[in-house]
Amino acid sequence: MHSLSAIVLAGGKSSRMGEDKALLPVQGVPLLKRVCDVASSLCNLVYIITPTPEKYQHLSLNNCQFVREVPLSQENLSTPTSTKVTLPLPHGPLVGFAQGLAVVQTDWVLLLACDLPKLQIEVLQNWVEELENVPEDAIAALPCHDKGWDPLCGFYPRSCFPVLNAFITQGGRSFQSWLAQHPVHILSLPSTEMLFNCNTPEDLALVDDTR
Ligand SMILES: Nc1nc2c(ncn2[C@@H]2O[C@H](COP(=O)(O)OP(=O)(O)OP(=O)(O)O)[C@@H](O)[C@H]2O)c(=O)[nH]1
Ligand SMILES: [Mg+2]
Repeated sequence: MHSLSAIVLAGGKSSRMGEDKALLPVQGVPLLKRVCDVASSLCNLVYIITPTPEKYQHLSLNNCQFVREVPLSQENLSTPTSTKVTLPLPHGPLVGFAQGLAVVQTDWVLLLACDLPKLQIEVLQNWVEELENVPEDAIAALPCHDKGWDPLCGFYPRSCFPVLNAFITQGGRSFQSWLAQHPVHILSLPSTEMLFNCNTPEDLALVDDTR
């Protein structure tokens, strides 16, 4: 059995939602806490990657450790050395993930967005078992939907860090572009419902009947 930890991303702009969605309650429980509770039922350790841990410290989160996301410095960017550049936050989920993966100690990591209110523990558990069958050269094991891979609800081996870091250093910021360059193992998805993510107030109203 592989060792497994989780990374939960909580660092976007929530621009479509208009306020920090990580803190918005669904059926009384803030989205970030819902996702972290699911992750901690599967993994001993959950890393929350965010530039602002202080915003979430009041949520009673079990088995969770905050990793403060930092701006990308010049060394990590493919810019001429004469140009002084620091990429400001947020720099997107791929870079957030890479900063989290840098501290992971387990063979595999479950990566989750913070805006997934319909995660199903049984499906995730089946996927964990499926990791035994993933070919060694795969950089990820992910569900697929009609628009491509869902990179923010799936698994990555810690060994993908060097290729991820190289992609980012060359200026890559897109999960889909990175995934397209390497073998990815497909995870079977009984229903796309569990990939539903809350991006807008209308999405939130669909999953929270108190609104
Ligand atoms: N740590 C980290 N997480 C991010 C970053 N950008 C997006 N995320 C997370 O990635 C997940 C999916 O992002 P989106 O659903 O697009 O959320 P968003 O970027 O906050 O929202 P929009 O501004 O409306 O696109 C969410 O869990 C976000 O918190 C980032 O720069 N750093
Ligand atoms: Mg989303």
